[in-house]
Parts: sequence; C-alpha cells; structure tokens
Amino acid sequence: MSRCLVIINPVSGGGRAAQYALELEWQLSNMFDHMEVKFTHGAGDATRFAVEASRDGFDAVFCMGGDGTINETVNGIAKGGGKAKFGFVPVGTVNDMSRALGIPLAPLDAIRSLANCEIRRVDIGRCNDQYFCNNIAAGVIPKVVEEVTPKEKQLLGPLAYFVKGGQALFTTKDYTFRIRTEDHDFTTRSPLVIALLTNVVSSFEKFMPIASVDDGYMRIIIFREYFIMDVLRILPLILRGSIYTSKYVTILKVKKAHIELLDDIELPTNMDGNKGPLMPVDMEVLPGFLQVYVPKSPHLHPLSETHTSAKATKKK
Ligand SMILES: Nc1ncnc2c1ncn2[C@@H]1O[C@H](COP(=O)(O)OP(=O)(O)OP(=O)(O)O)[C@@H](O)[C@H]1O
Repeated sequence: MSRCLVIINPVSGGGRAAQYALELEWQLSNMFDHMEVKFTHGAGDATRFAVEASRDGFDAVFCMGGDGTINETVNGIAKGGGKAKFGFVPVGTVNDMSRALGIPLAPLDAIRSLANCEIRRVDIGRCNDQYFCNNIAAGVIPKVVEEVTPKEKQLLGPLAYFVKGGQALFTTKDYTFRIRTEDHDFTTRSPLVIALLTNVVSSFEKFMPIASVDDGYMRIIIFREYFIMDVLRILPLILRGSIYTSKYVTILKVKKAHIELLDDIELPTNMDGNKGPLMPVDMEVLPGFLQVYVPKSPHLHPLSETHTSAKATKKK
C-alpha cells in the first residue's frame, strides 16, 4: 500500500496554501492508496513531520509552502533516512526551487502537473548538521533579507527582498573569510559569499546558468570587494546571466568546502531563505540524494545533462 504525507504551511505566501489544500489532496489521492495531511504551527514542525513519516516508511512526503518550508521538509526526509520521495507545491514569495526544477510557479498548475510527473534525482548539500537544497549565503545581504517582514512580502512579493537587498548594498561591508576546498586554501575579504547548488538565487534564474540541480557540484561564489558605484554594473550582469564570468566574482566549483570567518563577530548564514547555521560552516554535496517529483519534460536549463530516472509511484 503506497502512503504519502502532505505538509502544509498555512502562512506561506501570505496564507495562500489553505485554498489549494483540497485540490492537492484530490490529486495525490489518485497517486497513493493512503494520505495524511498535517499543518505546521511554527518553525521545526515540517522537519519533525517529515522525519516521522520517513522513519515510518512513507513512500513520499509532499509539502506546500515557500522555500523555507521546502528546506525544513527536505531536512526531515534526509534526517529520517532519505528514502521517502519528495514533492512540493510552491506558494512562497520567491520559490527558487520551483524555478530550478521547472515546476510551475502557479500553485494550481504545479498541482495539476503532478498528473504527468516523473522522479528526478537531485543533489542536496549538507551544512554542519543541516541540509540545504539551493544555497547558503553569508554577508550583509543575507542578514537584512532575513529581516523582510511577512507584511512586506505580501505587499511587494519578491520585490521586498530586492528592496532590502538593494538597501544593504549601499551599506555593505567586507568580511574576512578563510575558504578551504578540495583544491584551495586561502583567505579573502568579501561582502558576500554564496554556496549554490542550482542556477537560481533570489528568483534570478540566470544567476549561474552553467549549474544544474544534478551536476554533483556546488559553486562557491565570492563577491570581490566593490565600490558603491559597482552595484549599478553588477545588477545588469546578474539579470543578463553573465555575473559568473565577470570580474566581480570568483567562482569555485567544488564538492566540499569549509568556510570560517576570521573577524571577531557573529555572522549568521541564510539557508534556502531561512536562518542558517553560524560560521564556521562545513559543507558537502550529496549527489542525487533527493528523489523529487517534477513535471515530465520540465523546462530544464539547456546545459543540464540529465534529468530522468524512475517513474513516479502511481496507484495501480
Ligand atoms: N503556522 C505557522 N505560523 C507561523 N510561522 C510558521 C508556521 N508554520 C511554519 N512557519 C514558519 O514559516 C517560515 C516561512 O515559510 P516559507 O519560507 O515556506 O514561506 P514564505 O516566507 O511565505 O516564503 P518565502 O521564503 O518564499 O518568502 C518557515 O521558516 C516556518 O518555520
């Protein structure tokens, strides 16, 4: 008997999730013999629910929420042994994972796409004792982005992050990082360091066009120290998809990295849009760890090489 758990964050995306719950339940009832639905009440619930379901042998865990809920659910699947397959419906503000995986951004379309889906094996990353699907970022921008309020998100959508991030760029400062990877060990000053598994950051789908969710690598992106006027040059490069070849960043393509902060301050990281671990961080890619339901023939990045594996579990 196939079983799935559905985790719904009722506050994601300004509370939009509840209105799609019935549609999602109906869709999943066509795919699984048994389904349970759980609503989160606060931070940590999605992880706890997903751990319990994974350990209990559920075939799949779905969630409906933003990138924060996705991160929590994936943490639960990984901590619960990693066998349960993962599916999600994006109702957040930014929805980087939908963009990276070609899952429709409109919740109803994402739900309906489950009728014609397949399983794709996707890399995730381990960072200290947690897991991430998209990125870990350290610097001024991640710090202020965390301060975006639900009200601002509701009013401005992804623009809320953009406005806060923009403000941060004008007050930005550099930190001293020591970065160690398989091939490097150096100290550098930078306002922003990002460890990225996919092509997307903060809804910029062309941020790292050479990366894909299943290439087995993460990119460490180290922004160089810049003058305030450089901001006006950096933004068009990000929008055009050519920041990664510009003089403003150093990119390391790695499987493991250890990053520590040499300044005598506490610098929190941001992990998939949630508050992440404090520095130092020890990271590694877990290639193909997560089995994700994605639409058949998704809009893959043209440079992506692989995307398919087993068929989705269907009720017989
Ligand atoms: N019932 C709840 N009430 C308040 N917060 C909750 C509840 N359930 C979960 N949370 C917290 O909500 C946080 C944000 O969720 P999520 O990122 O999924 O949505 P979002 O903030 O709307 O989207 P985005 O990250 O794209 O802006 C999560 O970190 C989670 O811990």
